[in-house]
Amino acid sequence: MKKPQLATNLSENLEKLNVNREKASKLFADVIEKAVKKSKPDTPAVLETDLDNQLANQPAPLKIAVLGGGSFGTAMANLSSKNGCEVTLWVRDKRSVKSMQKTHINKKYLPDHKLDERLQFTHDLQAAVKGKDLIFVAVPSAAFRETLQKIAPFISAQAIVSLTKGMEKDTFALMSDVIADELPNVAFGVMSGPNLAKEIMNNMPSATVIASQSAALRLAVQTALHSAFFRVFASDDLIGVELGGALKNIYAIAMGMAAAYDIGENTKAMILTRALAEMSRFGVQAGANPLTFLGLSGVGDLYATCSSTLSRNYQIGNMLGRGMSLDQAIKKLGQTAEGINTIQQVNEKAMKAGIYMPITHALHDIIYEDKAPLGVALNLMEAGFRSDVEFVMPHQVQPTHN
Ligand SMILES: NC(=O)C1=CN([C@@H]2O[C@H](COP(=O)(O)OP(=O)(O)OC[C@H]3O[C@@H](n4cnc5c(N)ncnc54)[C@H](OP(=O)(O)O)[C@@H]3O)[C@@H](O)[C@H]2O)C=CC1
Ligand SMILES: O=C(CO)COP(=O)(O)O
Repeated sequence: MKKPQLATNLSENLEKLNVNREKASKLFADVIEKAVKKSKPDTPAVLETDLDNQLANQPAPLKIAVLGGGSFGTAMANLSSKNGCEVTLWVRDKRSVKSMQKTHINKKYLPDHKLDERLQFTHDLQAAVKGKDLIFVAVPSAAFRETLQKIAPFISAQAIVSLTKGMEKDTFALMSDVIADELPNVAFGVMSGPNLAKEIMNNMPSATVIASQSAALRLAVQTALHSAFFRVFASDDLIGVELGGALKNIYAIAMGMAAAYDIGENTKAMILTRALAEMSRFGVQAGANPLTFLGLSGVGDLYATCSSTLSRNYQIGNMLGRGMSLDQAIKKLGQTAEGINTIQQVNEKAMKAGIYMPITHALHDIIYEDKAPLGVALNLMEAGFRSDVEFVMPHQVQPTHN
């Protein structure tokens, strides 16, 4: 069928817009970079005046270790090094370390980016963490506990910040629980937000949240990372911020899968919003403040991860939606997709605790019980009457029409 002229023009314009969008964002990033370089040649690009004052009073640059040389650990190490901190990136693979020392490029995870010249690399954990002020841990959740156990003998006054967005397999522990278990006397925090590593490496303006009970730790992380490209907001709701980052991966898989069926914008909006309802419902049961889910680490990260093909969780969902098996999709991805484990953990926990999580249960049925996606989606649509935002109007079971 011939498309009407108006629709053709519109779709052509949209295509052009999409092609130009990436160029435009890069242009925006370049403009900011030039402005920052012009105004402050050798100082960290910090926007907030009070933070500027803090930095001026800082006797020496912060000493930082970043553990984990994947895309996110590398991006954060690079950012803090560009911000004037003394940063060492710990990578487990000796050969990768040698190559990074020589080229300042992380060939495996971020091959298109030259890293800050001042950034140091090591595969020696003790050398990485000893005498540092802050340790950012950016290894996958499956390696988190073993990494902390290895650094425990070298920890004295360092503070630990988890960048990992997952849950420990079988124990349902969040990374903050693992830190409290393994390093009980250490100040800690979690950082989470809409932070696709490749966009950050391209200097596309982004923001995140540092959550900690320690005000000094929150300020240290803001000082280390806050820049003209990257705003760091603060929170003291550790559980809410951490759960936002972990749970949204489930829904990014669901959205990636749904996208394989060419869903419309109404459907995307419904999935996203009902996902947020599930996340906040689960969060409140775990002790989080429901309002935290309206922040960057909640709806912000949910939106970024559910909309971007850069998200590895979205990619896994999309491959599954296109008919690949889970094993094939994991192999093809070759990077971390925390959501695969998180679905299992949250599904089990929600069943045990009686928390209503229909999207998570549906996804679990498709991925782990081999149920047909369309049948499962239809069942979801036929669920009974519920209230929209249950914190506004609590859900009550209504009589259903037969
Ligand atoms: N990428 C992103 O945009 C963001 C990621 N995150 C979170 O950060 C965490 C890490 O993700 P990301 O950097 O993307 O992951 P990647 O898949 O890019 O890299 C994983 C890194 O962890 C290393 N690693 C794997 N297993 C171990 C182990 N047992 N001991 C030590 N190192 C290990 C890998 O080493 P090797 O190459 O040798 O296997 C690799 O350097 C995840 O929880 C993710 O959710 C958070 C925000 C954004
Ligand atoms: O957490 C992320 C963005 O905020 C990255 O998501 P993925 O792990 O799905 O790539």
